[in-house]
Amino acid sequence: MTAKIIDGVAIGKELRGEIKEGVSILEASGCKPGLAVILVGEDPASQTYVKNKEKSSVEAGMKSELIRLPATVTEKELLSHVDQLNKDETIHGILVQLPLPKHINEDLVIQAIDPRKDVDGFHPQSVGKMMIGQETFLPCTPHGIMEMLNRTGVEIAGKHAVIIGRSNIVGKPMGQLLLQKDATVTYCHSRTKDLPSFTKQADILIVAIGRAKFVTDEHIKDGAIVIDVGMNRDENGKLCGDVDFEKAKTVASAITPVPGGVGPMTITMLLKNTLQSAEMACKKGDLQAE
Ligand SMILES: NC(=O)C1=CN([C@@H]2O[C@H](COP(=O)(O)OP(=O)(O)OC[C@H]3O[C@@H](n4cnc5c(N)ncnc54)[C@H](OP(=O)(O)O)[C@@H]3O)[C@@H](O)[C@H]2O)C=CC1
Ligand SMILES: Nc1nc(=O)c2c([nH]1)NC[C@@H]1CN(c3ccc(C(=O)N[C@@H](CCC(=O)O)C(=O)O)cc3)C=[N+]21
Ligand SMILES: [Mg+2]
Repeated sequence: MTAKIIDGVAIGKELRGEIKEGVSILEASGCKPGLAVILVGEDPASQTYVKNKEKSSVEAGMKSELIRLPATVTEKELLSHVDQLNKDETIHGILVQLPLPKHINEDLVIQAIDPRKDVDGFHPQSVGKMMIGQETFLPCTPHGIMEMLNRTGVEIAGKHAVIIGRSNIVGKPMGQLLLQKDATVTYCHSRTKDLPSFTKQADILIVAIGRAKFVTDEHIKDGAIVIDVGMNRDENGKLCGDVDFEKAKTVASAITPVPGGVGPMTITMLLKNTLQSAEMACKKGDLQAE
């Protein structure tokens, strides 16, 4: 078997068309959506993501603000930037690029973001609402993956979804969203014993580990759908996922490539959340004016 390639660039483009339309409608009513990104330090991978985000938000017609802070910034200074953005009416989405330097308490910074501007969906209020199925901003990577599965026509109800990875930003919320669509969900992680015995059962396998080409055909059931979240460099410095694509595509029925799979969808959902935030803020402004 040779797997069908799930094209995150194409699906993302389709969605971005819809987002761009939403932005221009909103702008016509005098409300331009604004996204602010705070980048602490000089990590080269972060620089690329942030550049991609900036480019995409400008392309969608949004205002984009980038705040670069040195790795030596104090927690207090960082919090004061967040506070300023919370108060800034031209900003509807705030993203603090993670991870932060060790001397800064990440939880504290995330909690400082106004939940109405939490377009990453990382604030405890957003996470709590997601868990109980209330409407809220959903974390962009899992949300983007759901959208990809949807637009590829993958049925989720009754399927066994196995997730490798349990981070707060990818693995954990991914399982929750799949559960809400009636999948049977299994989480695997670094303490899982006999990983292939679990992953071999997956109809849908989501891989979010952070190790280059870790998952091979030996982990995958014939005909499974494989979603590769990983962003790594291989031995030649080339961008690659957590899945060994060449091996996996011989057994999977569909697979996402890296680059060109999950990454572009993550950015697309960030724009979608920012548009939604602006729509809510501007509607509220109208009501107050009446
Ligand atoms: N494309 C995109 O949009 C995005 C890509 N990424 C990429 O996805 C990857 C994962 O990111 P993130 O979730 O933040 O990473 P984390 O490092 O926070 O989490 C990694 C998870 O993988 C588990 N793990 C590590 N080693 C193994 C192993 N040998 N076997 C099984 N499980 C293992 C860890 O287990 P334990 O909990 O026990 O430590 C942990 O739960 C990275 O490559 C990152 O760059 C991340 C966000 C967005
Ligand atoms: N607060 C916060 N929110 C995040 O959403 C967040 C974060 N911190 N920290 C880092 C991770 C990683 N992440 C990616 C986003 C886009 C691509 C992406 O666009 N990838 C493209 C191209 C990548 C390239 O060419 O370098 C692709 O896969 O095709 C990748 C990774 C968001 N993250
Ligand atoms: Mg820290």
